[in-house]
Amino acid sequence: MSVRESIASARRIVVKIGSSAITTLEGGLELDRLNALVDACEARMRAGSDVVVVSSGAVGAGISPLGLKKRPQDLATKQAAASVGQLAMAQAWSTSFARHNRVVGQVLLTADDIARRAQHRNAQRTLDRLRSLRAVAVVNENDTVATTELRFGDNDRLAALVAHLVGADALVLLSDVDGLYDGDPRKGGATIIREVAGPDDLDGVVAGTGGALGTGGMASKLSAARLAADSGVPVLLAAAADADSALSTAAVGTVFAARPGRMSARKFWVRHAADTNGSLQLDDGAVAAVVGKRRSLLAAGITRIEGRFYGGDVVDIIDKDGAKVARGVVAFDSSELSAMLGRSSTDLPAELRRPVIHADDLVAHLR
Ligand SMILES: Nc1ncnc2c1ncn2[C@@H]1O[C@H](COP(=O)(O)OP(=O)(O)O)[C@@H](O)[C@H]1O
Ligand SMILES: N[C@@H](CCC(=O)OP(=O)(O)O)C(=O)O
Repeated sequence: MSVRESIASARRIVVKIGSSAITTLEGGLELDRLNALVDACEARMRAGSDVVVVSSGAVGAGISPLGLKKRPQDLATKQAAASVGQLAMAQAWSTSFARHNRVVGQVLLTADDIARRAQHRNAQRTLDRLRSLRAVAVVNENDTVATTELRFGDNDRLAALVAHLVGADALVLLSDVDGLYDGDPRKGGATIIREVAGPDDLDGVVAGTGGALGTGGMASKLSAARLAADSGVPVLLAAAADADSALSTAAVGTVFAARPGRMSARKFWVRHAADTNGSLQLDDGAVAAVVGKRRSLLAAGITRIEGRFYGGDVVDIIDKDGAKVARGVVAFDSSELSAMLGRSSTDLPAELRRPVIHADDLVAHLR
């Protein structure tokens, strides 16, 4: 099956709508465009798929109601605009889906919710229950509480994380551009790329900044597409104006092929979502065993530990030059581990003779 066929026939899809698709430069919502997007999502649901919407646009939708002249730059005003805009936007999604007798549930998430396993599971349950009750989840970042360092940075990444969270078979990113170009299309002379089979197809591609309404630009879409594809979810990047085709035949835009085999939920969480609480530095032999041969990490290969962590926390694994090479769930507290460094299993008391990080809990970084 081609990548486009797999997206066209996906049972469950996450559709991410960029600010540029539903807000105006003056700072309000484009209701006609939002209605058209809702119609395309509804058609896909009638054809038998589950659809989860990730909608940007809260900041954009709050600009004009607050009497602001342009998109705010400082965090506090952005958050104020988002709190006003989110209300208007959720109302607009709800009113629009009501035309099809469809109920909408608003789900606001922060990076912290995805990073902490309990919140992660809770969000998963809520989204699942909304689906079983035939309601459409409309997700956005919880802009009013997210602080600078807590922000996802952009909703493309949020959408990729949500795609994994809900077990989606495809992610559709709808923007104001009709696909990925090899350079910024606003500068002219750029050529559209129809299919990205793997990282090599991105060599030489220049991903520029976003438009006046958007946040992350093409760079954030590319990293989100890679994140999703790497976890086994194929991605379609297309213009919101082509939503009908994007959500039916997937015959428009750029597709990103998924790496075969879905990464387990635990490994995905370790790699992309969890905060790390410290790091373990390894000698070359241990790096080769852990990253190259996917073996469990033993205390003998650890040369240094940093940070304070507890068994069950996620830590970074760094090589002797300090480069991050992997992440994993550590089995010991940092206080226990400091006495075990460099010691072979036979030197350790019986109760400590287990891997510091089990191979199943270890994820090497992407190249
Ligand atoms: N290589 C590229 N290919 C396609 N679009 C690009 C590229 N580089 C920069 N862009 C710009 O990225 C913009 C989309 O990003 P953004 O404004 O953040 O959208 P959204 O609001 O949908 O998230 C497009 O309008 C486009 O001009
Ligand atoms: N949470 C923000 C979204 C920020 C964002 O990522 O915007 P975009 O680049 O348009 O997807 C909002 O609703 O305004």
